[in-house]
Amino acid sequence: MESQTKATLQIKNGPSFSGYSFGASNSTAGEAVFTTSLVGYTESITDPSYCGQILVFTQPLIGNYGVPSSTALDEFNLLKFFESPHPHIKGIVVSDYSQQYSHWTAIESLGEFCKRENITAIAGVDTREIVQYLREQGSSLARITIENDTSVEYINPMADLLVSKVSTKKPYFIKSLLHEPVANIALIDCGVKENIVRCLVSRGANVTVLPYDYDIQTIAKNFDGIFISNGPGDPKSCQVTINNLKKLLNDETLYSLPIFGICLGHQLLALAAGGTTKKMKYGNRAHNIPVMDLINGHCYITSQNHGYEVDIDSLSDSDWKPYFVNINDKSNEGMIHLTRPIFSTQFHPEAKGGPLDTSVLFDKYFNDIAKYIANKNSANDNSIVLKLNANLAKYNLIPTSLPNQRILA
Ligand SMILES: NC(=O)CC[C@H](N)C(=O)O
Repeated sequence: MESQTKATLQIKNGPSFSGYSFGASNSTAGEAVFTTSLVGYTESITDPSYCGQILVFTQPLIGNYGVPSSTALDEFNLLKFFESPHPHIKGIVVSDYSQQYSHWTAIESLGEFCKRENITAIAGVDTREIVQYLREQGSSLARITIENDTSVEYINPMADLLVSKVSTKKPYFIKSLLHEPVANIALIDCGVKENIVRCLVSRGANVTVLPYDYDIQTIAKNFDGIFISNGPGDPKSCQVTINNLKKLLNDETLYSLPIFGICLGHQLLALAAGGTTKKMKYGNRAHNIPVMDLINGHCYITSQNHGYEVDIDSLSDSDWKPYFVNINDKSNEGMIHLTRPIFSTQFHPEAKGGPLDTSVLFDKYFNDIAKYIANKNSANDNSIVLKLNANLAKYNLIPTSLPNQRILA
């Protein structure tokens, strides 16, 4: 047993919680938010959308399955276990940290990982009380101080353009394993999770990942689909991307180009379409959030991590309609264009962690793409669709009827 270093979680204008440090030796500050996910701490900690935040886990025991290799790659050369090469999160807060770990993928403890990656981590605090406070007061600024170091100031990370910290600096290319890829997709990287890229290449697309401020509208015609990723911060701070998306949406020559956005991507698309977004009281971060598809009434359990929401009423006089709604708090969970192949979701169909109930939305996107390519080639020939289906079969991704569908009246 290592000797314990004192750590304190202090909420600005709020209570303090004393515990011990099991991560980096420096104090830290950020926005305190909580997740009720039971598993998937590695995925959450490496999700770039948590940039600038201190994450409180309500699951009381964290660390018991260790941390896998951050460099292990899959067949697409994507990270096998991590959602980005390095965490951008400011700190983590857990009740009971398990130094002992056991899992076939684990190579180190969570504490060793946090020390190596310079993530401040506190344990031994009553996370139930912290979360009760955050639910009542809303997400708050906080800091974790180590020993008696109170030099670190509270900072509001949401005031920054966090996307610029996590987006790729240069375009890069992820190649499909297929000899003849089914599509070429341009992905606007606002802090993309690795599994989103995997969901695209594993369906047979080549993916070109572009920086968040790339003039997408100037090259969009060279692609068969545009994807807008998740990412950290206030969507309104990402004005450059919103302006580029406006130009993309308003270009008549691109009216039939499929577009799909997830989480921040959904919010940016809504802003580009003329809608508004707002900050939620404490957001939704969990792996079991029910949403309803407003087109067919089906209910799905989804993975979520967001603190802002689209005000869907702001788009009521437009060509967009709500696609999904949150069954718990009635917040908007997606939108779809009335006539064009464009849709977006607030939740995460790629999961990692969380359920795969809505992964079928990637198949919907690929079907939109297949139709677009077939039209573009002005062919009656449906070889693209056949190729796509063959590829889905290869990866066992044929959309079947979804499991456990609950039809609401
Ligand atoms: N996961 C995300 O893309 C988060 C989007 C945005 N930063 C929010 O908190 O609402």
